[in-house]
Amino acid sequence: MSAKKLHLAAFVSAGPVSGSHGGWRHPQASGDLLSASYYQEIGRLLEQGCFDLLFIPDIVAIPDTLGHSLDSQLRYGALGALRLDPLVVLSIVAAATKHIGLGVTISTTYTQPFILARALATLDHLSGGRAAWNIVTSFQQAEARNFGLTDQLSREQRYERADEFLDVTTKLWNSWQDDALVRDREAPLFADPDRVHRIDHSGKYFNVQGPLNVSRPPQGRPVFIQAGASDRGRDFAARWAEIVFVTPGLVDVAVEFRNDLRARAARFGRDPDTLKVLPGIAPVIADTEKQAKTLCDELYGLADPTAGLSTLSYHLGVDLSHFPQDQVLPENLDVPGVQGHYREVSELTRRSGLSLANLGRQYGAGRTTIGFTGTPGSVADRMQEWFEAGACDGFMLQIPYFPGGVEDVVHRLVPELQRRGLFRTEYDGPTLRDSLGIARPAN
Ligand SMILES: Cc1cc2nc3c(=O)[nH]c(=O)nc-3n(C[C@H](O)[C@H](O)[C@H](O)COP(=O)(O)O)c2cc1C
Repeated sequence: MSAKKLHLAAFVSAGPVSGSHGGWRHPQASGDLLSASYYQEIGRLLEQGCFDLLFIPDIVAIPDTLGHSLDSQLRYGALGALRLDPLVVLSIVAAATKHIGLGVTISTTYTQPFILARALATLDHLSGGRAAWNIVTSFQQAEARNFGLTDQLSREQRYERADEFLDVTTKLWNSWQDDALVRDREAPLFADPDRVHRIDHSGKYFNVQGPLNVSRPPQGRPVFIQAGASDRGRDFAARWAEIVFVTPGLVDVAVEFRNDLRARAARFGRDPDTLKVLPGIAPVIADTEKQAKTLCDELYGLADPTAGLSTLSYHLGVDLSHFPQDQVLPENLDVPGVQGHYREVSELTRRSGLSLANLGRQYGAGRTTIGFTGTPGSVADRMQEWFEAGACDGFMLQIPYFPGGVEDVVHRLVPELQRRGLFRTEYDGPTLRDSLGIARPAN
């Protein structure tokens, strides 16, 4: 029995693909992803399984990196083919749930601090302290072109802007003292003007007077999520993030990443335990190893190689249609996109010698982290192994199809983790910070 418990997040795309590009074509993928009840049902199920967080990724363009065309994303229902606005989706999930954390992705590059601070303070209030923000800086040319730019900001500029963005939003969330909203009918005193302050921020990217027009949220501010992989990105995560997503592929790579991040957090004067590292895994679960393998093969067959290659192209920011499809992914590519994903597929290529076309299928099928296919017992064994090796504080589960895949996780895998004392059997308190065991920041 382990005293420390795992944290579990579910990666739920508000679009066709979460864990596998074949998922939306699977017979057990029922429900209409354009309906409110679809997301509410997923939220309720995950809450039955005591999940810490339902997380929705986001991008603000349909990717066109592969062959400078939208065709591969749209035709095959790839990762970026359709994305509902995650803030709207999570608001309707909030109304149908009571405990689960609500993780929304919003880019610091394409919005303004005031708009974001207000929206997330609203979500935190209305959900009773369950809002989390996945802070992304965006890495696609197509996104820049939707916001009046011909080219993206450089990575350095994106992170510099993000640092200032976080500084401004934090000031806005602190612009109301905790006791500023009095609501005394007799006095009358709705809000105490002496306890609400302008921020008068003047910086390189933003000038914001403040205060925010929403009182301080229940969690003080939303929980910060980040997935920086570059050196600059890791420093950003170590400074700000409370949850870090990563896709390391192998356990020893995950251990190294977590140790590095914890050391960086300590250098920023933080207690490393306030930073929870959650590697992404794509569990495929069935009653027997053979059935799980069959299910995996089915998903593999449903994932079109072009769809996976299209998504890999946009993740790397490299048009992979220029390379021979029957040969391996070239080494030492200059990758303007997600370096972590490049490391992940480079490892896989070295390990298995897959041709680019097969890598596309594998990437699309969501099977780059191996060992999480099997019975609830064998998948739990592997999760326990990673956890006890110091590779993670929990996992982000990329479930292959909805809602059937969530049912497998909630009704089979979670009870197995609970039986081993590795996962909670009830929520620790009303807010996401309670679930994570992270204190509410002082004002
Ligand atoms: C699991 C995971 C989920 C991510 N989700 C998003 C997302 O929803 N939207 C987005 O723009 N970027 C997303 N990213 C990309 C990261 O935010 C980040 O930009 C990327 O890892 C590159 O980091 P770097 O600039 O430090 O190399 C995700 C990355 C990972 C590993």
